[in-house]
Amino acid sequence: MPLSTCTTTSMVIPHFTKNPKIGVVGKEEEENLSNECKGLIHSLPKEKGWRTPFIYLFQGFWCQPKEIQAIISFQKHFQARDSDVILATIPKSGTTWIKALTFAIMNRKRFTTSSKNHPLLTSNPHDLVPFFEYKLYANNQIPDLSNLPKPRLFGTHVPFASLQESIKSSSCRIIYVCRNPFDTFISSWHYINKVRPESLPPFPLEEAFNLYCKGVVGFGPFWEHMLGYWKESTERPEKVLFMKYEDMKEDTVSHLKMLANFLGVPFSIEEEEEGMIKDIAKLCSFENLKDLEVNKCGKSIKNFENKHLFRKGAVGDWVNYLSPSMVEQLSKVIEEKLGDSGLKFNVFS
Ligand SMILES: Nc1ncnc2c1ncn2[C@@H]1O[C@H](COP(=O)(O)OS(=O)(=O)O)[C@@H](OP(=O)(O)O)[C@H]1O
Repeated sequence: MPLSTCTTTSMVIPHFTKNPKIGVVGKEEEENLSNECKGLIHSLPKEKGWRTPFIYLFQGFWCQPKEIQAIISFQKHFQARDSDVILATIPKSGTTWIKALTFAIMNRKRFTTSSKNHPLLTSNPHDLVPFFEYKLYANNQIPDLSNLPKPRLFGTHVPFASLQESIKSSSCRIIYVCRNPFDTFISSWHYINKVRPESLPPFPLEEAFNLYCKGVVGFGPFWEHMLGYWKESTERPEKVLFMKYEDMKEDTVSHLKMLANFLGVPFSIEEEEEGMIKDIAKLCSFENLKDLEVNKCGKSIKNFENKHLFRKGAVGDWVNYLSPSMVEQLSKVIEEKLGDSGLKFNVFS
């Protein structure tokens, strides 16, 4: 589709209403929720949401009502297979990228990087590697995943502790991508302001920052999300591969090799000599994906435009937004929560 025909999609504007029992709630928040889920949500601790009126503390992490319903369904119905691959992240830490890279590695025999038919040229990575909570189990669906070809690739933002039990007990593999909290915060803040309903004013940076430092962000606290997968990757390195966005940016080729080895499909010497690893890195690069028509105009997740998934794709952009006192505050949180874990970040480009 030529750029000029790319239509602007309208935002869904929620209706806010006064409910005597629970205060101001967005009607949109409760649409399509089962009575059981509504009851549960009303019993959970809540805080101001970044995009929706409230965000709720469910199984120790913060999320929105629709996500909670989908996650409960995922926990009830999903059955992992040993050959499955699960791509896990907290939002805005490299999800789209790791989905593209893993899809390209796993399907490199079917689709060469030079193929005009490569699915990454016409589909957003979120369509090729579906989320449990936004796609497969969203909107009261219980999908039949039994006929999907092996290996099945799935994505999730759900913390390790809340993954469906068979994911933890089977031999399926998990890849976790972690991004430094400074850039993840800035990326989340920009994104939320792009997708917030037009009826709401922009979300002030300071307000978002204070919530983030308290752990109140989708699927957060961020430190608990990271620690859950970090701990598992140190105890079971054959089960969980822990990768860092900044390191992947610095040396994508080495990380592609690491990924392929972990997935049990190492690159051969011939593939390396042919330049295949570099070609995959290029195909999945921010610069390449961002300019594809599907990523400029499409929508992969209901109500969210793909173009907002591609902003700067850089390390260290936070320096343009955070004041010295904010840097001090977030550094303290990171030190306090992650200091003993051995998990460290490279925060500058
Ligand atoms: N291919 C590729 N390479 C490197 N970086 C990339 C890529 N694709 C997306 N991005 C950047 O990742 C940020 C979006 O994060 P996620 O993909 O995790 O978003 S989401 O959770 O799936 O909504 C967002 O980061 P910021 O630019 O800092 O906002 C994107 O620009």
